[in-house]
Amino acid sequence: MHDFLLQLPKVELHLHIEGSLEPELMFELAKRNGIELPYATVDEAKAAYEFDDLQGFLNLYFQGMNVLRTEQDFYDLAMDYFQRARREGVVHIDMHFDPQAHLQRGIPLEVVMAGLLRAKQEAEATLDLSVGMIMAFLRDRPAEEALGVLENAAPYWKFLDAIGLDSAERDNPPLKFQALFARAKELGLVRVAHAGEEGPAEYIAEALDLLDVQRIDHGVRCLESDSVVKRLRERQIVLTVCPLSNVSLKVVDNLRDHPLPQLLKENLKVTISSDDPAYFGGGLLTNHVACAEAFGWDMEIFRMLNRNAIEEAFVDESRRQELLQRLELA
Ligand code: HPA
Ligand SMILES: [Zn+2]
Repeated sequence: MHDFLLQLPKVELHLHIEGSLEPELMFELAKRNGIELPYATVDEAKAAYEFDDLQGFLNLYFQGMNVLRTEQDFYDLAMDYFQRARREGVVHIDMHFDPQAHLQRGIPLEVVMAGLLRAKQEAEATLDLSVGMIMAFLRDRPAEEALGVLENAAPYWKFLDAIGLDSAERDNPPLKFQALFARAKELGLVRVAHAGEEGPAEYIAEALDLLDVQRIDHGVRCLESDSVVKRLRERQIVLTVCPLSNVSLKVVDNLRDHPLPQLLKENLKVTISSDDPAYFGGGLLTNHVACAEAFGWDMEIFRMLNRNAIEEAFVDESRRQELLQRLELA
């Protein structure tokens, strides 16, 4: 099964590029930029990656990205993940990035965009890897700030596939960002949002009703509401489920208790992603292997999950057809 999963052309719809920062690269960038880290060694950093909940993770996630200062740092961050993912048989990644987390530290949007776009262009030209760009907004920051960032990003609108909504979910309902998402829609941008990870099923309904999203990131708590499940099924809204993330952040106690099999039974449009692979124990292949072990899924299920992801990925139609064909031959 491992060999099948390795060569299967896999598509990742939910990946925070800042969450792909491996401790090894963190140390390298800290040295390059003269920054002191709170860890003495790579092993010490890895040992600190034990989380009680989403907020516990976010604290280390924002701390870790402090080493990202220059255009080259953002390029190196993305290229490091793209190369690793490609070696694991990933053929497309829709990448979230968090401009506010960098602006707050005095890193201009131009620096972030130049580095990430250069890595995307190089990956697409040399790695047989396509990359989508999702500008994500931090839901625990003010809505007015997010609107300002979106307006200031005007030179980059043409490079964006979508906007997203991430960070601390509880008490930051989709409603807070209705104006931001309306503006993104006016600009012709697709919308996606994290919902139903730590927040309740109602946040999923709100994201659909008030933000007009095309995808729900996570969405696992939809099972707490029959009516939300019914809506997701009827519209075949894609869920970007992140199994090892949910275990790390204690959304579930262990993978065997994960609602993934139930989500499939409900005929929802499920996909698998890694979320923050440097913090949650591995990338897309590791998530696939873990699911094979926990749920005993066969090859057809993994083909279906990646067919779902290809159908929803931010790619042009010729790339989509190519990926669908490669999937069926795998
Ligand atoms: O798993 C996540 N959830 C919410 N926000 C995030 N930002 C990075 N990773 C995550
Ligand atoms: Zn996420």
